[in-house]
Parts: sequence; C-alpha cells; structure tokens
Amino acid sequence: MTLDARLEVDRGRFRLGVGLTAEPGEVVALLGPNGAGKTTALRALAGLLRLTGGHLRVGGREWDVPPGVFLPPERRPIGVVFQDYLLFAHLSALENVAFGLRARGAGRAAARAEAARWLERVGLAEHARTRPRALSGGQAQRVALARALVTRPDLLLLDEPLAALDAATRLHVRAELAGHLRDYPGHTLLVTHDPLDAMVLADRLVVLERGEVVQQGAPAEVARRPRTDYVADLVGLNLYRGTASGASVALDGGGALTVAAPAAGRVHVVFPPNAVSLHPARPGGSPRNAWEVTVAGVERHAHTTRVRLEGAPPVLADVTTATVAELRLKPGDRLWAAVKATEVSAYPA
Ligand SMILES: Nc1ncnc2c1ncn2[C@@H]1O[C@H](COP(=O)(O)OP(=O)(O)OP(=O)(O)O)[C@@H](O)[C@H]1O
Repeated sequence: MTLDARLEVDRGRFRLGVGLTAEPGEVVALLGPNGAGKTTALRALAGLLRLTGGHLRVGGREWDVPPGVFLPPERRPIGVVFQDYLLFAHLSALENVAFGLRARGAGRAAARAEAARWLERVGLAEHARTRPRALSGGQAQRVALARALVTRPDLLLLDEPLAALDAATRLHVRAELAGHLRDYPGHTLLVTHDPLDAMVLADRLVVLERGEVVQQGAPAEVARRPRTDYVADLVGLNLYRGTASGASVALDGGGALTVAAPAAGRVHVVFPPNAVSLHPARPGGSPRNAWEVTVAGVERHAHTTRVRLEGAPPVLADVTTATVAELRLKPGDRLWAAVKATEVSAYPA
C-alpha cells in the first residue's frame, strides 16, 4: 500500500504542482515558507480541495483523478489533526475519540470501548469524561491524536500539530508523538514551520517553494546538502541522539557532548551550525566541546558558507567568508570543531 500523488491545484494566481509519494509507515514532513502551498497540498489530500490535474492514489485505490474520480472527504480513510480545529467542545474526551468510529458505523458500546483503549494509550484514561475546555493544550493535542488514529486510517494528516503548545509542553508532546508515529502503520503527512519538529518526527522532508518541490530527502541528507538558501536556513541544525547522564550526553554514533542543562535518559541533542567554530589546533580556554574533524565539503550560500565535517560526531558549521579564507578550507583538511556547552540543547527523545 503506497501513497502516490501528483497534486495539481489551480487557485487562480497560485498553482500547486507537487509530486508526492510515501510508503506505509513513512512520515513525510512538508516544509516551506508562508504561501508555499503546504496547506493547499494537505487540503487536497484530505479531499477538501479538488485536484485540477494530476492524480492521488492510496493503496492502489483512486481518491482523486480528475476529471472523472473524486472520493469525498468523509469516504477517505484519513485521520486529521489540524491546529485550529482540534476537538468538539460539547463532547467529552471519550466521545471525541469515539466520534470517528461512530461516524463509520461502529456501535456505541464498541466505539466507546475502543476510544477508551486509545485514551489509555495516550495517557489520558482518567480524563475520559473531561470536556475539551478543561484539558490543557498538551492533553487536548493527545486527544486529537487519539481521535485521528482510532479509526486506523490509511493516511494521517498533521497540520502544525504542536504549534499551539508552550515550549515545555511541546517538548514532551513531540517526544510522545514521535513514539505514536513509529507505531502507526499508515502514511503520515506532517505540515510544520518548525525544523526541529520536522527533523525529529519525519523520515523524509519535502520542501516546497512557490507551489513546487525544491528539495526532498532524509532530514540529515537535506541538512548536509541544502539546495536553496531557504532550505539552508531552515534545516540548519546539528541533531543527534544519545543517552544523557547529567550534563554529558554519549552520542549513539560515537563521541560525547556537554550540554547546557543536565538531563537523564534518551535525548535529542541540538545546536545550530553557526554555533560551531573551527580551529587549526585544539582550542584552549573555556570549558567547551572540542573534537577533531575532517572537512568533507564546503558549500556557499547567500549569507554564509556551510562546511560539512566528518568526525565523532560529524557536524555542520556555518562560517564567515573571512574564516573560509583564513583557514583555506578544502576537503580532507584536519581541523578542530568547538561548540560552547551553553549553545547545546538536549530534549527528551
Ligand atoms: N481560498 C483561496 N483561493 C485562492 N487562493 C488561495 C486560497 N487560499 C490560499 N490561497 C493561495 O494559495 C497559496 C498557497 O497557500 P497555502 O495556505 O497553501 O500556503 P502554506 O504553505 O500553507 O502557507 P502558510 O505557511 O502561511 O500556512 C497562497 O498564495 C494563497 O494566497
């Protein structure tokens, strides 16, 4: 079962023309600047907008092949979590989750039993009778996810699913969402403005600009070789997984980093490429992360030069033209990379 689409939508002055595929279990993040066409693509997948050209097939079934075939939204096996359309205010958490099953013809008792199982899976069993206004933002988000997944949809559409949450809640809900998405066997399309959400949650990034795909690939690959300035700014993150013990994190791929605040257990470790400085010899002085690296590539962008470095860990560094000239950077050079601990954040994974 595969999602195979060529989404063409003509909205007058704006035209979307996007090829999109996803394998079962794959999480694809759609990224792009305001007005790039992310929401348009999502609405076309949901059936809220009709394609004006192209095709949309999921699992060998035609959902939208103009002009002849159009499966209306209510007949598509989809689950949606939209930021501004979370829950029905007049229904309890349990009734919200049971709603989709009822709409698909499940009996009341069976729907409520299955909904209760899902509320338990998202850690909200004791809030089954609570109305949405009495739930926190993070809890409402979990209910919305349970409601989307309870019908075992073929396609899960997430539109800025974490945007309404405050920073601390966001960390936890992001980690939980990652876990649920790992277990979900269908296709997931995630629209986000947040590169960290995309890098943590997605198997593949699809970057849109002006209605077209400008780049796609695995998150680390896109970050290593951004093809446009927008992509370079967007995905410029050094991101690792590891196990924290106090302020030190042992990274899965080798190496260790000292982080800004102590943590425990499995974490993501993140810092931007412009936090990395490069030196011809081991830098002295303040307590920093410093390790030996080899230059693997040097790419110029409008405002900066991005240097790909192999080492433990491998790292991206954005450096100034002056640094490039001073260090005469070229592939194969041996250098030292350094990052201040205060620049390095750890998030629960
Ligand atoms: N109802 C509409 N009729 C005609 N054009 C529209 C309509 N809604 C949006 N558009 C246009 O479609 C283009 C893409 O909008 P869309 O909302 O898909 O972008 P987006 O990538 O989701 O942006 P954002 O990040 O701001 O949500 C924009 O140029 C917008 O002006």
